[in-house]
Amino acid sequence: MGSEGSINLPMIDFSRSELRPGSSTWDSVKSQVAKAAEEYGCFQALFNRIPHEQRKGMNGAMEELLQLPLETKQRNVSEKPFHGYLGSSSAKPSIYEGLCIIEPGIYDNVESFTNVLWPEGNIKISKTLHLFSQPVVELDQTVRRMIVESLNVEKYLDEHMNSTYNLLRVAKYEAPQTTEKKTGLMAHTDKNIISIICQNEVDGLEIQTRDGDWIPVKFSPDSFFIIIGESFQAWTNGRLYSPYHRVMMSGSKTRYSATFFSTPKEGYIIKALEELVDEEHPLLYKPFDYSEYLKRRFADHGKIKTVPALKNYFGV
Ligand SMILES: O=C(O)CCC(=O)C(=O)O
Ligand SMILES: [Fe+2]
Repeated sequence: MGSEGSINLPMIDFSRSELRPGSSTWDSVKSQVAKAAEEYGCFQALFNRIPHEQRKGMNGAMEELLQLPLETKQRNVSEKPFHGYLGSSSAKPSIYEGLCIIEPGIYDNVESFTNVLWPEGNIKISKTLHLFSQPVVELDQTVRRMIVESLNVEKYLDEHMNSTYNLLRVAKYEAPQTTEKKTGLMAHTDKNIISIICQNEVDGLEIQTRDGDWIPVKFSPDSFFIIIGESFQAWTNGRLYSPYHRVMMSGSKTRYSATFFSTPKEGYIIKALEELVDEEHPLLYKPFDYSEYLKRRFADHGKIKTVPALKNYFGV
């Protein structure tokens, strides 16, 4: 293992106005995305489509949501694992808390979510969450399209895009008030397709490279951090890397983050593309039902220190 922080994670600029499929800018960004997704399974995206005022509004909304009383936040329930409220209970307080919103790009969904927390409604928060989500959902589609194109499997593009929905999780990591690093979120791989993370001004996210080094992510005011999930790794038969990551906190400032997860729909079977299975790339995972995987990982959650990744359940 090398020393921490000696490597820079890739940074890719998505801000150029001529970023349209087929343009030379598109092709150049696409090759950077493919390289980063294979080598590191993650990269920082510079994306200036969201004005700073709107970013600030989102940070304010996250604070307002997560500062609600615990009993109020716990009203955000879902029958799906990891889709409601996560974190503290009165018996076991946690420095991490998260609230999930299903399909935040659809205004009615955001409104149903805020109505659970504020029965009298909260139009300001609903609008802030909704407006912020739209360009991020587009960024998700751009990145996935670039990866599908770079692997020459465009014939599956529509099926791939239609097989997912978006989940937004806003999270709070309480400042530990010490200079020593404390675990805010333990090391894990994401189960979904891709995750897009942004935050207030407090860093804490760390990524593990293939060599085992932990690299802290330094966000800039215009950046989003993109992480490849296990389902995308499985669908592409291991062409992409799905990195372990964690959140480590120190100091006196509370961190707020918003993560957009593109997630396989209920009952969707993830099966490696036959074009990507050959002698050089033997099949890595058996076809699996994403919802089943989610349920099994949820059942094992908390029982074990390092969550077993996809390989432990469905590896060939
Ligand atoms: O808050 C972050 O920066 C990361 C969140 C994360 O990794 C997750 O929710 O899966
Ligand atoms: Fe994650």
